[in-house]
Amino acid sequence: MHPRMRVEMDTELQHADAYPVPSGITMEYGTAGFRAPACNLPHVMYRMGLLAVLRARYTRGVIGVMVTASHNPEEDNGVKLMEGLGDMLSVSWEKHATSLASAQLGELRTQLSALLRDCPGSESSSPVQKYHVLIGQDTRASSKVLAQAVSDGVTDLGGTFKDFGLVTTPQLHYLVASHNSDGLMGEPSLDGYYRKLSEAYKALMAQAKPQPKIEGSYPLTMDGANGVGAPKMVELLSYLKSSLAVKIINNGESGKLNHECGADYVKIGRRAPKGLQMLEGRIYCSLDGDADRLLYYFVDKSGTFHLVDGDKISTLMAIFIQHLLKEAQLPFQVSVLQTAYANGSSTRYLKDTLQLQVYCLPTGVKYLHTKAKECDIGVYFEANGHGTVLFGKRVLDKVAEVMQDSSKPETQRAAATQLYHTSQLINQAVGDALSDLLAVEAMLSLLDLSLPQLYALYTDIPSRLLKVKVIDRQQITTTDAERSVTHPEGLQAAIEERVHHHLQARAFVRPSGTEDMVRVYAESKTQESADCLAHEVALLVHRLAGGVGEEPRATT
Ligand SMILES: CC(=O)N[C@H]1[C@@H](OP(=O)(O)O)O[C@H](CO)[C@@H](O)[C@@H]1O
Ligand SMILES: [Mg+2]
Repeated sequence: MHPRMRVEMDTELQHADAYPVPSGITMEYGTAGFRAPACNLPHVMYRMGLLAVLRARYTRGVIGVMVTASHNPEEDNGVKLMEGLGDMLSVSWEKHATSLASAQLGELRTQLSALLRDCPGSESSSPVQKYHVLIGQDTRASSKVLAQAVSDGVTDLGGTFKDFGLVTTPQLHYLVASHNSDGLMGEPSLDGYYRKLSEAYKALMAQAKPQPKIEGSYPLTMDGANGVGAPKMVELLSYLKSSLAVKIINNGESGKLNHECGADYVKIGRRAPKGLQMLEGRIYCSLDGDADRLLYYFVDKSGTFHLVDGDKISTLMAIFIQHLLKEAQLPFQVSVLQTAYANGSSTRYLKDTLQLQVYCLPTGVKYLHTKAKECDIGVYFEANGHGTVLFGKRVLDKVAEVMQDSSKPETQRAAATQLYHTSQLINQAVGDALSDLLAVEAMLSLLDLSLPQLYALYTDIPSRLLKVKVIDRQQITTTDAERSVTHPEGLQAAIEERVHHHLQARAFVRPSGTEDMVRVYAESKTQESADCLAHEVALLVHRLAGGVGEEPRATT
């Protein structure tokens, strides 16, 4: 056995001294791991390197460590861990991540020993384990040094790692999944990722009607948020050759990451990235800084901006799959998983018009992904554009059976074949903007549906999202998938009383898992009424839940 394979009280942590905990800094492993100003993170990264080795030994598989702060400003950074078939770090280990992240130098060994005691098996590796940890990073200036801190942590516990350098977050999820499934999910390399996606896309598009080409122009323009998604899209396009043309803007060559561009900017402001002159008849989309969110948009004749958000993308995917299941005569259920932020119109359309099973879950992909795994086919998207479609094994087995059954009619087999390619195209590990982009393009073509037609399937109820700063946001607790407040007392009744004053309205509040804020969401019949309700609820939060500073002002 390697001399440092065992972690005991006397394990030498060679690099620990280089990563002291800055005074006054404590952090919690939240909805998307740790996020903070980059200068406050080296010690967290080193400790997550240590934790990843223990988790890798415990699970007998590789763990992914992604250095990114997604759509946050360039000055921030963050880290999230992934495992198994690309899933987020198990919720049961989040508490270990939180306590280790703040462990002072003197406490580190004690904490590691306690973890070993509580999680037997984490002290030694599986004999076949090639790597314990796969590391990836986004394009932030701070990412390189922080990724180095992760690898210092890994080697200090005698672990091995492979650093993939610049990758999108979903690419690292894919790499973890493919390593841990012995290649069943695809070849464990970026080349394997691009081949899998491009082959599935080309196979699907082989059945689509050829689109009219506009000479010298691109039907699709992609805003890369000046992040890692832009260079990775260039790589993907080289595999797709002439089967997809995309013009990439905000590719990171000059602009600042997520600054006045990217999916978050577009979603919150319901406007185009700065500097983009939109033309009628063209299609646009935006990624976020680590390329796990995707939104589409266009302008109509009058120049009005229209957003096709995560709710509408999930509607498209559900329609497409429901249609193929019918053609293939496969009696499986499509379920759509949403959070409370999904627009009420989308929920109604999915339930009443498409007759689909719809679930509402707490915010955070980990909840949606876990539920989706229980479904035959689980389509999940957050309104902000993060999502994917999971196909259950039972479904895939049946799809394969129909595809190969020459006694079945050609249309039935063709539909099963398309379902198979769709399952290969859509990232099964996590929401992936690049994979979702190809899926949206293929589905629109195959359904012969334009983006404005998708947009017009239902009309969004006007909504407003606000933030309120309070002394301690954890004092606010919620139930019913975060749609109802249980504490502080009186807040829920006061919100309901306000909601009754507005037509077709709903509102809820919850503490953010990624920012020190309470989020307020309201929907109502008119934009004016939604804005007014959101403001009224924000005032209630400020008054009843310990608001900091001045009372929130009306937004209009
Ligand atoms: C309203 C909203 O968009 N919330 C986002 C945001 O979470 P909060 O817990 O609301 O801060 O960041 C999460 C991670 O990216 C994402 O999963 C979630 O959808
Ligand atoms: Mg992201």
